[in-house]
Amino acid sequence: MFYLYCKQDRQRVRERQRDREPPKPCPQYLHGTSRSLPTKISLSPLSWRPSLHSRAIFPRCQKPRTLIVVATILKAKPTVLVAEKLGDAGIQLLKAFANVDCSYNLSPEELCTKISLCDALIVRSGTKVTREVFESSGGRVKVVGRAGVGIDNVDLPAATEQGCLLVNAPTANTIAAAEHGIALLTAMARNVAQADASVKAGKWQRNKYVGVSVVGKTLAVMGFGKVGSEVARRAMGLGMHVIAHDHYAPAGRARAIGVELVTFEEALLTADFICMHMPLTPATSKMFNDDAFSRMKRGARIVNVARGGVIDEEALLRALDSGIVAQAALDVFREEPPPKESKLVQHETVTVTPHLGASTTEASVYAWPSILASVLLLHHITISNFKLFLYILSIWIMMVQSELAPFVALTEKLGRLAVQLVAGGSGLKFVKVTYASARVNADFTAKKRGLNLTEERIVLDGSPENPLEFIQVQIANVESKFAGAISDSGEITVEGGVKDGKPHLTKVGSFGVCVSLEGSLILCRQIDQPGMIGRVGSILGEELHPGNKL
Ligand SMILES: O=C(O)[C@H](O)COP(=O)(O)O
Repeated sequence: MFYLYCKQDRQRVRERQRDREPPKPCPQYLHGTSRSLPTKISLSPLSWRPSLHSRAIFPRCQKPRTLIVVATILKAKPTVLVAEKLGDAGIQLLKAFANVDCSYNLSPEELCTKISLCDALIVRSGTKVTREVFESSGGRVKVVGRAGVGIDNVDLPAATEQGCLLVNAPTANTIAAAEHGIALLTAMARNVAQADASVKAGKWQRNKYVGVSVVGKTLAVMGFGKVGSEVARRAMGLGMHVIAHDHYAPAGRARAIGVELVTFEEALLTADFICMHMPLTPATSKMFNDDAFSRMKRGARIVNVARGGVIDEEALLRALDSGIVAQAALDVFREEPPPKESKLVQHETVTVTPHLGASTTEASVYAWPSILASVLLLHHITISNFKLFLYILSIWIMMVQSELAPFVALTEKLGRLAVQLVAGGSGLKFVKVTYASARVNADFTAKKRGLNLTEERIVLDGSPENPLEFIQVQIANVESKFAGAISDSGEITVEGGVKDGKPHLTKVGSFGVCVSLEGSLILCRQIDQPGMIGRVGSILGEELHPGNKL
């Protein structure tokens, strides 16, 4: 049996809105068979928005631009634990598909107990989904739906080990977070929160709360992804000069918005205002530390609506006390909620909010399609003829971004080539992958196979057009059946890049080459003498078409 919501629902949706009926799937679609599914329907990230059906429930959300279809083969209803408060309308919709247990503010122990009875878990950023949680589920929980962007509160390796998918809602909060960033920036510049508290305390201190203007000031956007770009657009509307720092941001997108991509150093040196919009990863953890503050333009102002962990909070306190940083506006903290006696929170020049970046009525609506999708995944969706783009972050991470697609192919081909160069029986123990950017989490699979995998990132300055300049794969402590593949440092080395959107091999051992990695590839070494290439071509031609002399 499947549920199908599509354009034809429009009339029923209107009727239901008018009659205020509770939302429910249209009966005429309840008993279809997979054969009655239309064949020419595609799902794209753009259409992955509130459907016409959900519009009935969320009448104020934007008009869907594209027909949206959700189809699934249904088995028994799964049990879904919703561990943090989300919009009621979405919960009602979820109840059409699942037994829903809304239990908020669970202690870690309570969560571990409940999880063993659930097939899916839905959380925001406040619930720590730890290894213990996954282990307590005994393999039952198959999907964790993160109703938001950040996934740093979920133990991704533990999820992967337990065969559990992690699905987030990467675009749901974009506008909400960007608007909150701008709200904090302007409120900070004009001492809104401090002045408000002062008036409410019966004071009238007009001289004390003289602010600074933002027009003509330089704003450095740290992390130029979806939220960073939206902040940049809005700040430009306020008359600010906007620069951005992000190793992975496509230069073309920045140019199109009118933003200059700069180095970290340049951002620190020149910015009057700095706002954070990067995820918390090992690379960004405490990116703003004593060293970074010491290189900052004196009197800079900082806004953080990303994650508390990107700033070393003790270092920020020192920078505020010494006047290097004039003001800070913080929506996020290393520990949430922060301790009551936190000197940072209580600091006169600091404006704080309790992680409200995504907290708008609209954002909670936009998160639901992804969450519902995560529950539908429990039913092993069978959608032939449908392209399903979901943000599935574990098992094999596939960020569906066309600019990265050739690099995924390149990585696979380089890996295959390197392994084929190993002489039989010499075993594979040490592999090193070098790249200038990384979005693929391969280490878990490598560990399972007993491989010692080292990754090296080479961070490039400037704004490369390519998201990655090159990827290099090295296999150490093995012999090769192709002596030329051994580099000067003694490892089998292959290197490649993407040219004109296609994966290319650029190095084998210490030989520079330029070979497209499409189709089959034969590596052979030859003595440089006339007629060799023709001879090899004839042998191959003879093998392909026996009897036909080329
Ligand atoms: O990562 C996010 O999406 C934001 O930080 C919001 O988190 P929240 O869902 O806990 O509000």
